[in-house]
Amino acid sequence: MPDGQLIEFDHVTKRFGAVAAVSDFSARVNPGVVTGFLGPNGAGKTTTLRMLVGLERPTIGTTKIGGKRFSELRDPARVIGAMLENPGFRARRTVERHLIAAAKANSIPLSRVGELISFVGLGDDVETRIAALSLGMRQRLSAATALLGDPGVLVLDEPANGLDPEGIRWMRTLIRGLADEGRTVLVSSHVLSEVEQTADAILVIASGKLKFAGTMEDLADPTAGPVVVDAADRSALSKALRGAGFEFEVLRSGLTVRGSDAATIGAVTAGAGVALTTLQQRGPTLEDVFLDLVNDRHVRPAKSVAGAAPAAVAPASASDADEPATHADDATAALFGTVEASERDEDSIAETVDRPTEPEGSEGSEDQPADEAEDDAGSSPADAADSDDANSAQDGTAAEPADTAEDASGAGDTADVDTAPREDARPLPGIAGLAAVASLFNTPATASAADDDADDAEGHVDAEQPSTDAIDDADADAADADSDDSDVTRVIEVIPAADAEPSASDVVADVPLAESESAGTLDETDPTDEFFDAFTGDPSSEDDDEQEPSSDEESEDDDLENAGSEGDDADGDEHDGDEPPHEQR
Ligand SMILES: Nc1ncnc2c1ncn2[C@@H]1O[C@H](COP(=O)(O)OP(=O)(O)OP(=O)(O)O)[C@@H](O)[C@H]1O
Repeated sequence: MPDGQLIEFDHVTKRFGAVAAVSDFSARVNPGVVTGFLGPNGAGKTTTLRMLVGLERPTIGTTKIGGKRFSELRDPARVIGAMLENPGFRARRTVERHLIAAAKANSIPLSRVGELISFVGLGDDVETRIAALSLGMRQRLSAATALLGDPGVLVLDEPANGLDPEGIRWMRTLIRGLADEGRTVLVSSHVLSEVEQTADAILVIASGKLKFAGTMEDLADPTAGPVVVDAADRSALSKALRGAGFEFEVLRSGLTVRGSDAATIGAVTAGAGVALTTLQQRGPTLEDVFLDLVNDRHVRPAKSVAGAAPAAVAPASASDADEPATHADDATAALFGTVEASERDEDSIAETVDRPTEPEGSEGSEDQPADEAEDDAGSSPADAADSDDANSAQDGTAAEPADTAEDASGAGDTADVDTAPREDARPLPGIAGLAAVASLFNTPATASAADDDADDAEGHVDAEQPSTDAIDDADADAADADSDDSDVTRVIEVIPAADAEPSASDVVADVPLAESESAGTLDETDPTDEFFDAFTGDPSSEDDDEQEPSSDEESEDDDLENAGSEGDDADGDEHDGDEPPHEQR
């Protein structure tokens, strides 16, 4: 079981020019609980989370995961996974290829790709281009990517966005399960009711400032609401309350007194000899409390609870902001930027990636086209068992992943999907019995060279593979390659990679979208593309069906490689130099 890690925000401020997106934000988020991160639109939630995962550098202050800054994490994908807004998906890339690229970039066994696809309920969309995915399906893909490294810390930014009710329930179950396993789970939302459903602890942020840190119970203190009191003789009751200095509203249900409690009101009215017909302490609605908090009408001191202890963290030094970005850049590069896959590599992987519905022995057939492999997977018993779910998914109704996985498990051919030796067998994230994805959590946190070799033998890509292979080996089809799909290392959606490499599978996968598909769903102004472009500094790399691929992919690669190390201060951040890149808004 991966260890949950303490998340610490230590007097974090982030300014974008004149805009203080986050101001002196300090909080702790503990493992083993779901911590809701609640705030209205523009409150600073996303910026805070992006700082945590190294996408933004605090102007002042520090963020740490298990006592380390993101930039200090040796293997960040195995420590923290994130679903953030605008995940930087490549619109023309397929579901499977996206996850393959993510796995490759992070030296994660490719067996996890198929497992996670099944786990998140995208088993029928392996070959679907991301452009053709619904928002909810993209959220599921985001979740799969975040879980790829089996991290002990999960950061989820508005994870319910776009999900249908079934998907929301699935997401809630996943979130709860991840926390129950001891992981640290920080979930942002601007919807109070959503946080209310899942969170144990809560941080409320508004205008970039922490407004509350505590438990849900603390937030909705039942004694903090009004007292409703009534009597047959309302006149006498009113007189008694006024005499005691209370103000009240007269409602049909009675007199509503704020700022006191039932015991006090009862004593006052008893002392005045008024016989009450109603004496009721009403708790405030969470909605009321939240609105009061964010509007500074109801300020509770942020206190240390399961998740948050702002007072317990030492003030951060302003000099933190001046720290060279080498650490962050190195870490980002390690996570996203150093894997360079050749065409041959990616082709091979595309064909041999484990699918939970495929017997282990069926993988690795180099002669088997990816499509055939997909067909085979689709005809497996588990898929047959899931045919109803599959149909519903095709109809736009997401299949219940848990059911799917359980069915797959029941089919008897999925629990052994990854029979490669593992050091231990970890349970699935939050949903007991999902044996089909058990191997997801089996990989040691640090892969040895021997492991890497083994991965390669299975069709996995060596993270150190020279990128020039892809260029040198490109055949004539490479001319059709989608330049946008070249970023095989831009894989974990929360942090676009610095490096990129065209691959043959890019070429293979770049068959034109069906008319309806391209016309209906491929959004050339997809914000994820803008996100990508903000990182690369190369707007010409937009996914664009109309756009001819660059004939000079090598130079594009150079651009992509350089992009990750270039400061990007287009937003006017106050710190300078090695600012990690971030999206433009
Ligand atoms: N890259 C940027 N450049 C300039 N301003 C930014 C940038 N990113 C965020 N901001 C600003 O910082 C503030 C906080 O934005 P942020 O996205 O963090 O809020 P949020 O709570 O996540 O909002 P939402 O719920 O709408 O996603 C906003 O005023 C936003 O416009």
